[in-house]
Amino acid sequence: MSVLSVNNLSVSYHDKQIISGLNLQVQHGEIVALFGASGGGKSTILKAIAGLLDQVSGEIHIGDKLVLSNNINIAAEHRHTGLIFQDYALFPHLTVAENVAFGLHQLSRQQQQQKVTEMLTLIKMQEYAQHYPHQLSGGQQQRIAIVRALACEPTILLFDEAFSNIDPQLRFELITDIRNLLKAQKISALFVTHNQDEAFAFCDRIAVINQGRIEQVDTPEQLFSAPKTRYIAEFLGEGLWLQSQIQSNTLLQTPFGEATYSGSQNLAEYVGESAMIYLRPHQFTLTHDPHSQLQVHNERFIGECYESVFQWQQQSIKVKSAESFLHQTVKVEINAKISKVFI
Ligand SMILES: Nc1ncnc2c1ncn2[C@@H]1O[C@H](COP(=O)(O)OP(=O)(O)OP(=O)(O)O)[C@@H](O)[C@H]1O
Repeated sequence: MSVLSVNNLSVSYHDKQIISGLNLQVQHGEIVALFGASGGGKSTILKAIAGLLDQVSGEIHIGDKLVLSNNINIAAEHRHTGLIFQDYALFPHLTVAENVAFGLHQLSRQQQQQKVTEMLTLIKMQEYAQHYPHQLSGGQQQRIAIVRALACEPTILLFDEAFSNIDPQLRFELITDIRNLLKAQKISALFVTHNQDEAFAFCDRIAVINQGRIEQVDTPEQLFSAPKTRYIAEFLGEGLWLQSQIQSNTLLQTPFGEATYSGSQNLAEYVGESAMIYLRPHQFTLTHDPHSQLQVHNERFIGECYESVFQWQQQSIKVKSAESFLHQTVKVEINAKISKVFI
């Protein structure tokens, strides 16, 4: 069941169209990212869903409620979304407990207290109830902002770059905790980010936004191994385009030997044709070969491995390996199954 359904959404600023004809679904309990380069329109889509923009058309359902159509435009405060921004947005003059209780005026005082305790227990911060925001770390403040939004029982949480102000060392701990919390409570979320690691760590599916359009919506694994477009392949990390020849439905001939194809496209009808493949540094294997013309001329140790660089046909090729190959001549092989070819 969809908790969020966006159909044919268009958004303009001062009559300049930024988003046109966008469709997106978020299922019950699902966490979806709007991920893409700066200026692509991610925040605009989120704000349109939240009801914060004027020049918007299309249809939006949140839960079973139609909040936007030709003749309906429900105000932001009646859309049952919980918004979480980068800057925590806690009220500085209110305690943690008062912040969490802020949207709960319809409840009795006792019910409010119960709800606050329940929310702070979820994030193991009961002992901070009487603290003020300035007495908390950035990560703690963001946890409070998230349970403050959750306390109002929104149909969906909308996160706008919500983790980018958190110290990187603590960020992934926070992301894991919040993901576990949302999964345990079966809460749906839409998460705007330009950070690939955050999108991959937090989300079930990722919508890649490029210039106001969705290029692909898929699981992180599918996006990474079978990007639909060259833009996505390159956007998800550096690599090398190699021209190869289709030998059979499962075999490609590349400049670095044979490679197995395991994607979903039937290549049988393209045998003999050439296709481009995109390989990332960890998908090559180097071995020392005294007879090879290829020599590693540059190398750096990056912690979990070495990054070795050699020249091939006027291109610098980067390979990640467990051992050092600096100044050695090397044989290069492809160690990965290819899931996507661009014909
Ligand atoms: N209030 C506004 N008035 C006019 N143009 C705007 C406004 N807000 C955003 N834009 C423009 O709309 C486009 C999309 O912006 P948006 O902030 O949605 O992108 P984004 O993908 O979220 O980028 P970022 O990651 O940098 O936040 C950009 O070209 C931006 O300059």
